[in-house]
Amino acid sequence: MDLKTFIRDIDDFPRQGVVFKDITPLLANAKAIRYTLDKLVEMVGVYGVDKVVGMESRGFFFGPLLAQRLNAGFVPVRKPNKLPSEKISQTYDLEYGTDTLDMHSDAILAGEKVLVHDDVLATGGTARATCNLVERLGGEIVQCNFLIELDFLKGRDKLGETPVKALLNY
Ligand SMILES: O=P(O)(O)OC[C@H]1O[C@H](OP(=O)(O)OP(=O)(O)O)[C@H](O)[C@@H]1O
Ligand SMILES: Nc1ncnc2[nH]cnc12
Repeated sequence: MDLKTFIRDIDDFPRQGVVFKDITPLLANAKAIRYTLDKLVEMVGVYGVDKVVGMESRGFFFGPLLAQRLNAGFVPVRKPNKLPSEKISQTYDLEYGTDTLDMHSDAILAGEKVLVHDDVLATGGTARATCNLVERLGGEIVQCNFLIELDFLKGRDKLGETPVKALLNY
């Protein structure tokens, strides 16, 4: 199955000059969802993952499905002021200004093996901040796993030694 046929380019969204990779056609197709999940699981290739960490909001589409297939728990990383219990926060740079992501303080136990999952790796700011949150709680990141990587933005350069894998490259 050619998954790229289920990904739609939207010019100038959310702002002028950005080509947005829209995965909603993929999400609308049962066979494409199943195929994507099978391929994401295959790509992990690591045993003993304890937690899958997914970033709000598009990391929530496949993150919990992936966790279920890996027999792991799922941990949401959320935008500010959404998590109700004790949390840690990480601020990171955007193209203009900064943003913050939160994770519950008890979401990862020291020594747990963690798979970080999101739909798109672009500049890598979101993934870098998420890895920092996991590492601050003592988690061991076994892989950063994406549906799509935008190669020209060189996001993987921000992730250092961490193994980075993507199903589709543009
Ligand atoms: O590599 P980066 O440059 O950090 O960009 C990647 C992030 O951007 C998108 O999320 P967005 O902030 O648009 O939020 P959404 O998932 O709620 O749409 C995408 O889902 C990633 O989380
Ligand atoms: N071009 C893009 N398409 C979809 N999601 C993104 N997140 C960051 N850049 C993106």
